[in-house]
Amino acid sequence: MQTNQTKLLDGLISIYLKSLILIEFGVFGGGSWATALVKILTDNKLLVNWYIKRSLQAQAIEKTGYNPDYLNLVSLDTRYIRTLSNIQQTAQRSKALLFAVPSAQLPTLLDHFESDWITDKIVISTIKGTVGPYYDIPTDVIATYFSVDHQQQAILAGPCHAEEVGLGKKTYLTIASPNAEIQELLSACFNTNYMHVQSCHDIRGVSYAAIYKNVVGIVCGMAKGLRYGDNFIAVLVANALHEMSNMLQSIGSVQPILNSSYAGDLLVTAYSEHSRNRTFGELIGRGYSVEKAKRSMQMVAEGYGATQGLYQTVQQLPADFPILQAAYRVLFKHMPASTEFKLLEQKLK
Ligand SMILES: NC(=O)C1=CN([C@@H]2O[C@H](COP(=O)(O)OP(=O)(O)OC[C@H]3O[C@@H](n4cnc5c(N)ncnc54)[C@H](OP(=O)(O)O)[C@@H]3O)[C@@H](O)[C@H]2O)C=CC1
Ligand SMILES: O=C(CO)COP(=O)(O)O
Repeated sequence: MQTNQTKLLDGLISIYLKSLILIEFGVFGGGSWATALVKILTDNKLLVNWYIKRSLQAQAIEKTGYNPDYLNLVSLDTRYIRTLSNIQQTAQRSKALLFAVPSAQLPTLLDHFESDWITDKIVISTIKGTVGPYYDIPTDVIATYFSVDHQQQAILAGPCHAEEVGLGKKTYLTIASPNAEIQELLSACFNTNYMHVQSCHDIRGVSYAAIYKNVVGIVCGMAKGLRYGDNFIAVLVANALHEMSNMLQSIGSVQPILNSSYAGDLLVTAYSEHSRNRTFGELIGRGYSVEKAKRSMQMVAEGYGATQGLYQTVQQLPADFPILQAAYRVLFKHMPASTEFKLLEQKLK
């Protein structure tokens, strides 16, 4: 005899399976994170319409099953991939639209969309940066462009270096959305033996945490470049967690941050050799100019723009943000990193 609870569970599972069979993803962006996400979806036998702006790159993926320009050792199952160079077709063929471009390029991409291509879709942002002259979070920008509120949206976050995900190394992905149905559906789509998916409602808090952690990655890189040791970097990270907590509280997020969605992503960016933000910061710490450091990076370091965005955002807040302020002065006010770190030393606890 089935209890009401098991009947409900069976019902939910069957809704899941039905939606899984029908859902096609439209992925926008052909970089390292898009490639890793396409791998997850296609490992789960989900169809991906993949918009890649350079046709030669798209053709190479279709032909070889490898992205020649990003994560080029990761094998992709082309039976489930349709590469497209047309944004409209990609959007219209897909139920869920996933944005995986750098934050600076999001407006250019969105300019090519019509609102009615997006009204009945699930919109997912994987972008960990602020957008545009008002330093908005990506989901707010998408909401403004298309009059879709957060109920129709989700973000993907958590400690997820594409290089490791692409190799099938285990991690924990956070799906944040105020919409419980979207949470459940996306959890099923992204869950694999190497990807443990968890969900929460705090789309705004997780967004800000994911953006702020990139600034911390840069500052930890600077510390390394300046030859500070592991002890000092641990002090820096402990203070950064405090700063993150203050920032989230002031934007109304009251979730505990000591889990993978918030602190976990900060820690991996602070310590991982894969982190582009940390690499960028290390170059600055070693004496590179901002321009030279940017030129020497092949992939995006979102924390650079985010430093300016978050710096402006916290101006109105009562708390002090010494780590963010130090990053801002080095990256945007030409303060030598060594001088700024000497000042920062006085402020850390
Ligand atoms: N890499 C990672 O481990 C993770 C990254 N993220 C976030 O994902 C976002 C993307 O990062 P990532 O993939 O690493 O970046 P990459 O630098 O690896 O790649 C960026 C991609 O976006 C493409 N692109 C740029 N402009 C446009 C446009 N207007 N239309 C379509 N495509 C465009 C680029 O094309 P082209 O090559 O032609 O320039 C490139 O394929 C960032 O916000 C990042 O913080 C989140 C979690 C993990
Ligand atoms: O967001 C990321 C890991 O979760 C990627 O960080 P980087 O952009 O610094 O490589």
